[in-house]
Amino acid sequence: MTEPLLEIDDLHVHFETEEGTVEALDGVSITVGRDEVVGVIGESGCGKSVTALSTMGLLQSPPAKIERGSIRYDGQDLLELSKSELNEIRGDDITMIYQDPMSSLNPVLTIGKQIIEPLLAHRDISKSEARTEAKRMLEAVGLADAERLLAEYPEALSGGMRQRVVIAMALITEPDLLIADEPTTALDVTIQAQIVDLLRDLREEFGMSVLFISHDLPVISEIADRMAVMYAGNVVETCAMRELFEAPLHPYTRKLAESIPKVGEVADRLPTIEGTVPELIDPPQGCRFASRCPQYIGDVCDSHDPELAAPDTAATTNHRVACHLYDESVPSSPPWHSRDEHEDSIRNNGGEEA
Ligand SMILES: Nc1ncnc2c1ncn2[C@@H]1O[C@H](COP(=O)(O)OP(=O)(O)OP(=O)(O)O)[C@@H](O)[C@H]1O
Repeated sequence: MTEPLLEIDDLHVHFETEEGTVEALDGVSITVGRDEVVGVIGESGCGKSVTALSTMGLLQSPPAKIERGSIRYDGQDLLELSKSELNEIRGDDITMIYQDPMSSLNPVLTIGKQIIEPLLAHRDISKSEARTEAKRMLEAVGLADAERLLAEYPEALSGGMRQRVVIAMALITEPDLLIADEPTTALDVTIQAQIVDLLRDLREEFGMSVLFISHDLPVISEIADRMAVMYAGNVVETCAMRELFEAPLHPYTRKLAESIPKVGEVADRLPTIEGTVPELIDPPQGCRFASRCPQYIGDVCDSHDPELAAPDTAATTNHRVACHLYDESVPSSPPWHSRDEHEDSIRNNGGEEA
């Protein structure tokens, strides 16, 4: 990893709802180095967007409350900044692209007005200089006839073009950190691939760091250098992209890696992960993946929350996993058994664990 630019450390976020407190983030730590692309992957409801919105200072409070933790950007804790200090960074040094391009575009304003606005807000330049810059950026994201586009309204554009405009808006201030939250999910597959290629090229061209959020491992694998795998409000594994495919450690990561279709495989025969992400109101004690884990090793999984730590087996020092399988202090008797075997062994021993 390069020198850290963004360091999210032990972030705990709760939402107060009528049904109870949703413990959405339970000590999330993710670091993004300079010029590095970190992919964040996990099923729906794992806390990817809440992590992104916390970093942007865009969580609505109430109901959201940051209980604990820090988000350091270039050495300063964003959670300690005043609103105006945060506004100077947000939209300039750190920008974000959302899943649905229409949610970032105002339908009643021209593309020109919308793309120029962040520049005028953050730079001391004239309108005509901003306009020239806007045209340059529209061309950089692969949009032809930029002059005409500046006068168009969003509804005149296709979904792929809109997302290119949104990317241009996010990059026009040449941010050091781009947060992309499912930027291709709303697009069809061909356009998805084009947008990922574009982001990869722009990242090289502008030399920025990217936090790239997706629930789609093939998409993320096209762009990320390193991965953070999230499950039910925790980061359960971080490693280089290559290691995620070659040596995934956490049982959840292994399931995700297995779920990628091999060439020629029929999509409907893909392995799926049985069960669902647990409720985050009064979540289970111990490992939140225990009830679905094929390598469940017993009470320790239900009673102790595994720490994200370097396992002995890691090929590089940057590999971290939160699983008791890799914790030497946990008394265990390999080979590991599955949850079914574990329950069988309890039954066969008259309720006593074998
Ligand atoms: N405003 C809110 N009020 C209550 N709970 C919320 C709120 N926003 C998010 N949550 C909860 O926080 C948890 C994390 O949600 P989040 O949107 O970050 O998941 P995600 O991984 O981004 O999912 P997706 O891929 O579907 O966007 C979920 O349990 C979600 O229900």
